[in-house]
Amino acid sequence: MNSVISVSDFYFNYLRSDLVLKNVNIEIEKGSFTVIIGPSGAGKTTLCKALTGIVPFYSGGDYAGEIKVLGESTKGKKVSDLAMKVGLMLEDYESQLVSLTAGEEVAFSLLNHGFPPEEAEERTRLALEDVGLPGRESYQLDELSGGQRQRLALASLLAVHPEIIVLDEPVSAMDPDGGESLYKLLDKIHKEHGTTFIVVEHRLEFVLPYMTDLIAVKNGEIMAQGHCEDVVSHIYEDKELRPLLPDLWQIKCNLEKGTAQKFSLWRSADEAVKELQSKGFGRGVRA
Ligand SMILES: Nc1ncnc2c1ncn2[C@@H]1O[C@H](COP(=O)(O)OP(=O)(O)OP(=O)(O)O)[C@@H](O)[C@H]1O
Repeated sequence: MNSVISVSDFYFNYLRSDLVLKNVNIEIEKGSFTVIIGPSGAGKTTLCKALTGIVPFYSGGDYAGEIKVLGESTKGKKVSDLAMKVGLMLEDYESQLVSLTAGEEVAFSLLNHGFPPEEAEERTRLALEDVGLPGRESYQLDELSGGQRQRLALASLLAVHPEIIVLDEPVSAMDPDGGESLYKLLDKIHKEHGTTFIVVEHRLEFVLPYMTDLIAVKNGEIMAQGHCEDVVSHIYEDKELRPLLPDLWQIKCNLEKGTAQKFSLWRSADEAVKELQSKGFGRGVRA
């Protein structure tokens, strides 16, 4: 496998916490759209921070093991240098916005990374276009809606052209339309730029059409990881993780157990209905 991130025997606790990550071994495949799932408090956010060097090198705490990003250990790297390779947007993305205008916001991280002003300006223009905010350079942040500010935070990550982008619950504050449209945008970037995406998401219906890989975390341990096709039935067997799977995939696993037949990993209700009808299930069921 061509991995962009590899985590080996990683353990971590915050300054005043028990072990939050235990014996974590993960490979993130280049170009994958990897979704992290797990119950509340399982360690998903901590894992995202570990993949970007914030944990433990900025947060403090104790750790063992190693994380390599694009072949290099995160140890001894500045978080800002790592951000050139792996961008992170946390759930409280508003706290990552520091400027007065949209243009300044995107340019800020570029100038900080040492890009010359003319290049920063051009990259800012293109990144704002990419996220559907073309020409909004001079807009004050409070002239943008919540969803637009979130796209702006994403533009600041994209402008640096990192190979990997990590997003912690990027649509948690959005209505279903906003969530769907943000994930459509991520899918477009994924396809056009070949960026590797790692996303924590509770509402898997948003990522159902796009996700290629799954990582399931429970009590700080990795319970399953790999291509969706290979891990879904394993995740289904865990009673605590099962409800975190998309409804369609729970139905598929349930049917497979009940009928001893195999079904594809449906990406939409239409696909499910077509396959079920072709196998003689539920006469009269319509898509
Ligand atoms: N800064 C911190 N100091 C001490 N303990 C922390 C800190 N941040 C998180 N924790 C603890 O680490 C554990 C994992 O938290 P984390 O936020 O990574 O889980 P999560 O799976 O993202 O949860 P959620 O789905 O609720 O966001 C929890 O027990 C939490 O209380």
